[in-house]
Amino acid sequence: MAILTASHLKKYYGKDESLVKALDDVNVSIEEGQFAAVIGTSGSGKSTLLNMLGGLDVPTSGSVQIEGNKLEEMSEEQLTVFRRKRIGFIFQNYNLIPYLTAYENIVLPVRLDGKKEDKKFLKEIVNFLELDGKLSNYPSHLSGGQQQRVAIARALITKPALLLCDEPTGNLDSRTSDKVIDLLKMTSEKFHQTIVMITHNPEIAQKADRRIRIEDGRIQSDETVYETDSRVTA
Ligand SMILES: Nc1ncnc2c1ncn2[C@@H]1O[C@H](COP(=O)(O)OP(=O)(O)OP(=O)(O)O)[C@@H](O)[C@H]1O
Repeated sequence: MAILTASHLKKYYGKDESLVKALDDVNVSIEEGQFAAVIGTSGSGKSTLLNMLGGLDVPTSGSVQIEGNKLEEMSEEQLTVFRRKRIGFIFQNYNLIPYLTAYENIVLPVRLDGKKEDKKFLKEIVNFLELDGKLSNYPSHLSGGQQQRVAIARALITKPALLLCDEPTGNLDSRTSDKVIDLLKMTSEKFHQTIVMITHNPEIAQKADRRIRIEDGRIQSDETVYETDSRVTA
């Protein structure tokens, strides 16, 4: 079942001779549980697409539907709440709040909703992401890989349906990148999340179930890797 559908998505910047068609009629559906990589050259429209899919920016025209909800029909306030509850964002620069500890950063989205975190779930995520013993550290006292794992924990704490990641390992060395991606893949499998991830890194794209290539604001190729079905049918 598709968890996310974008139909005839366009995003144009400027006009006349300075018109940039950052997205030019993109149609894409992402299946529940899929790990989709978005690849393409610099300036091809990857971040624009991710921002539209996550309701961080408004398309010039077209529609984005997540779990049956049309983003363009939501008010700004409804969209903010929807994003916080159903979508986890992970960015290249981690976007952690420097004056909050790792723990406070992780639980922030739950607290913003006026709720208390599920302690058992928090423990499970922290343990899984190997952040035990780091929770009282401020971001400046964590390594890049640890900061990104805090950002992943923050994205997971609300149990979102969808994780949108923009170059999540762009600032990490290759060994740490590998580990972060493997953890992200494992956590999303464990907690049944769908991932859409922008990456420049061909090795990371290889780990995805699907590779969507964007060029000049259009989907140029879209390749899904199906696992071999080893069941014996009678
Ligand atoms: N706010 C904006 N105003 C005008 N043009 C913009 C704006 N944001 C993006 N663009 C243009 O839209 C196009 C797509 O940009 P986008 O950031 O989506 O590319 P990208 O594939 O993510 O690139 P990169 O890999 O370098 O991050 C580019 O030509 C860019 O210059």
